[in-house]
Formats: sequence, C-alpha cells, structure tokens
Amino acid sequence: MAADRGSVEAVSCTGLAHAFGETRAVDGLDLAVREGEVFGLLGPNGAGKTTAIRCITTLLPVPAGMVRVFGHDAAKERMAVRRLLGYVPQQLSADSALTGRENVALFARVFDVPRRERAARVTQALAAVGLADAADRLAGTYSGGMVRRLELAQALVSAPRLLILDEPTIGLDPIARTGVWEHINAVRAATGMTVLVTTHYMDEADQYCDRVGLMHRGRVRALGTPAALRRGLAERRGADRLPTLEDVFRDVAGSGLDDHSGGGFRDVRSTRRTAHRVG
Ligand SMILES: Nc1ncnc2c1ncn2[C@@H]1O[C@H](COP(=O)(O)OP(=O)(O)OP(=O)(O)O)[C@@H](O)[C@H]1O
Repeated sequence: MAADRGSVEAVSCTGLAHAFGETRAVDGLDLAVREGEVFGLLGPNGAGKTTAIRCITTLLPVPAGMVRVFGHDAAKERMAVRRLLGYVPQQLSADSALTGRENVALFARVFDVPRRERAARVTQALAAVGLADAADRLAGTYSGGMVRRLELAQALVSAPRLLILDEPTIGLDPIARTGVWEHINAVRAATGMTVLVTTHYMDEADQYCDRVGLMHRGRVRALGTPAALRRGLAERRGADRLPTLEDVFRDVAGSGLDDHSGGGFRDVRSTRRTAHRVG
C-alpha cells in the first residue's frame, strides 16, 4: 500500500499484553520501531521477547493492546501483516535433507514469489548471505553459522520490508556470529529494510543495533541508542568508566533481575541446540 511508506512506524505496540495462564509474559509493552533501523529487543530468559515477537508476527493473538506493522493492525489484518514480514524463529526452520537452494526455493513457493522470478530470487538470496558456493550442497553438511545464514536467505527471498530475527546468533561461535551480523547489515544497507532482532548478547546489540529496548518482566524498561543509554547511566552514577549496556540493564531491572533470568545474560537456558549442525 503506497500510503504506508515513510510516514508510519515499521512496528508499533501500545499496551500489548499476553498471558499464559497466570504468567503475564508480555505485560503492557510499548514499543515503536522506525522504518529502516536495526532495533534490538534485549532481555534475559523469560523477559517476554519471543512472546512479543509472536504477537507482532501474528503467530499469537493480541488479547490486549494494539500491534501495528506499517500501519496494519496485527489483530485484524493478519494477512496484510504477514506479507510484509520475513521471520527467522529460534527453532530450526531448514530441512537437512534438502540443499540450500531447495530450502530457499521452498520458502519462495510458500511466500508466493512469482514463478518466473523464483530461480533468480533464490540465487540472489543465497548470494546475499554468502552461500552461493554452497547452494547445491545438502543443508545437513552446513556448519551452524551457515544454517543460520540459510534461514536468513529463506526469510529474505520474499523481499520483506520488515525482517524479524529471534536470537539469530544463539549457540554460534564468535566468528559465525560476526558473519551473521555482517550479512544482516549488508542486506539492510542494500534494501533499506527494517530489522527487529531479539538477543541476550548485550555486546552484539551495542555494536550492531541503531536503537535498543531493554525488556524485563514483560515490558520495555529503557529505550534509546546504546550510546545514549550508556551515557545516561554514566551521568546518573558519575562513574569513571563508561558503563556497558549490561550495566544499564542491571540498573533498570534492579534486584529482580537474577530472580527471573536464571543468573544473568550469559546463562542461556534456551540454547539453540540444533544450531551447530542440522540433522
Ligand atoms: N507457550 C507457553 N506456555 C506457557 N508459558 C509460556 C509459553 N511461552 C512462554 N511462556 C512463559 O512466558 C514467559 C516469557 O517467555 P518468552 O519466551 O516470551 O521470553 P523470552 O524473553 O523470549 O525468553 P527466552 O530467551 O528464554 O525465549 C516465560 O515465563 C515463559 O516461561
């Protein structure tokens, strides 16, 4: 829709709430992601990041509050929202028994990429994530980092305006993590797409995200550029060294952090065990 380009936010959540029984996973979330930015939703295990992402992608209903994606209401215009999205979930979404190219082609069919454009778009998506040379190998032979990049290609083949990545680098070694981020940034620079990413890794968010929202107990507790959040804490504390983003998080989350996070950001309970190798 021409009217929704430029003037509206890519994602806007107002008072979003979602509970599982007694657990208020998302509890009054306010969030605005600007078009074209890389926005990081940060927080420890159980903060509510995945639940929020699932509401935004329309995989979960929006029982309370409002979610809009480029102006479309996620509760009422689910198909319009889905057509704008590329989504890489935490769970493995590549098939080890297919080649990289076949995996991406499958997504091209599912997302209704026009038949005559499909082959070229698949090749382009694989090249964009650095898998051109490995395209015709079985995904079961890929390393963990290659699998994540393949999943990125799957999400990119429909040329989404908004790419949503749930813990894209969890379980990967530092070099593979850097590789994933470099490809995300290159695609973003080439297409201007908006990227919404969840992560536990504060150092990655600091380096690669334009703005971050620090989420704790179902709500965003602080929001801004990583540099501004760190400077803000330094000014409040009068610290002699610039605090890290993790310091900022500890400051906004207060003493309740350890009760809910299983010990801190690096204690990743939901490690993506399948990330090392498919199959
Ligand atoms: N399907 C479900 N049924 C019941 N409880 C759930 C379900 N999904 C999430 N929860 C609970 O909701 C809360 C928020 O979980 P969520 O997965 O959204 O957090 P998260 O920030 O993404 O953490 P993680 O990084 O561990 O996935 C947690 O207490 C979790 O146990």
